[in-house]
Amino acid sequence: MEGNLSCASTTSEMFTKKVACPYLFVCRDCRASKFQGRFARRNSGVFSFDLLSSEFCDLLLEEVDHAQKTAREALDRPNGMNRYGVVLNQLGLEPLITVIQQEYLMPLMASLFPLESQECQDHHTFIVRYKADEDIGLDMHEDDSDVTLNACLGKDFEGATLSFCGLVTDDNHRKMQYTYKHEKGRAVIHLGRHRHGADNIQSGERVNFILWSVSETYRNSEAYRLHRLRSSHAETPDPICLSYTHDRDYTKYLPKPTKAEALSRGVIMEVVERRLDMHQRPVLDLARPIEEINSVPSVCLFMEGLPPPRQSELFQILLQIASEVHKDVGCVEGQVPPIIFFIAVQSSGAVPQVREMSGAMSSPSLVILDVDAEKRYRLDSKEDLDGTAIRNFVAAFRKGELKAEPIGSPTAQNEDADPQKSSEEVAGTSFDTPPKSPQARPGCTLL
Ligand SMILES: O=C(O)CCC(=O)C(=O)O
Ligand SMILES: [Fe+2]
Repeated sequence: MEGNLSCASTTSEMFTKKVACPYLFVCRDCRASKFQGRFARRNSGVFSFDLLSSEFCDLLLEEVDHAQKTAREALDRPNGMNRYGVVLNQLGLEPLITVIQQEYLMPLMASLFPLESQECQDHHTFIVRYKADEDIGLDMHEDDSDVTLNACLGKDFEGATLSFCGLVTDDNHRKMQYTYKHEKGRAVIHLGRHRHGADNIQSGERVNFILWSVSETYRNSEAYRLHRLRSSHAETPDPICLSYTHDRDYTKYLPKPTKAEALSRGVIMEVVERRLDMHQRPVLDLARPIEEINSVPSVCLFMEGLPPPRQSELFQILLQIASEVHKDVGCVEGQVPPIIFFIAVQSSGAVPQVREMSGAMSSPSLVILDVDAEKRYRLDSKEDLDGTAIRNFVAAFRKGELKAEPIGSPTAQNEDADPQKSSEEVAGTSFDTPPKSPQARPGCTLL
């Protein structure tokens, strides 16, 4: 790769001795103690500071422009949302970025976000770009990182501010906190689970360097599990904090954007289309559930391994019931109904995990899972599973007549036949054996 960032391949030692790249950082030592007074400490956990020298910004811009001109086809898009920009590892910059992360940012992250940056080793680093006729902004979202560093490289632009709402785990996560104005060389650092979005660019072009840090130690902790639970008791949202990709009630507050508008703000259309599609398809595939399975009571009909004619019969029954229920609850186009229906026909994708959470021990098996309330409702599997049984079970749930179990609670020993077998004659059983003693993990999320 041509370009001037030849120090990308330098070793960490050389780099930190500033032999090859003596002028990259304004912030040469990011330890928070040395930082006092140079931080703008924003509300609730978002900090900004001068990080990159103007020369570094220009060099990196040059490198990225060069790569985009010469190798555009070979470059991946930076993430599921931004369409323009590049993944910097693909330009051979991983060693440089690892040094930035480990030598410069780690001390800072450790003092600002000690839990989320423990032994932080991994990063995903990319460039994002906004300008007219490309991406003009970014829908509200959380990052797939534990800590995010976002530094502006330029160029000249108006607008394109970054708005922060709350942490997804907080009730106020759809309440506006403040708007950050990007400046060349200045970085903002925040938790990945902090809801944020880029406001539309008015003119010019903005290019930013984004480093997502991931800590395996944190991800394996109980704290991480709790941090993945979105608050569902949110206060009335501020419109700017709404996400067309993620909020199923978006159209209650704001008009539905056109497809072009949505795309230009990085909306993940696949997620939205699957949600909108529910009007045509009231029963969804549990192998690829929509993310609302974590927040909306979900009727799950497990029928892995059953002969296809029996699967088809049960599917038709569930389809009929789902259509009736959705009609009854006044399902509004563009919004997810207050109860969702899924079928599992094969043990693939999310099915094994949902089966484990559901405590479903046989096939067929019917469970209503309320992940948000950490509860599940199981149909006594000794009953024959037919239309009447399913309809009565769903009706009883809606009337609040069913007995709940906590998600993850052990299933009764005497309840079912051998969990390795289906309760019906199964030709060519293909589903995985459900675990014999499911882990107690109330409230775990699926996506
Ligand atoms: O444009 C920005 O400043 C933020 C970009 C962002 O949030 C992201 O790419 O995840
Ligand atoms: Fe982001």
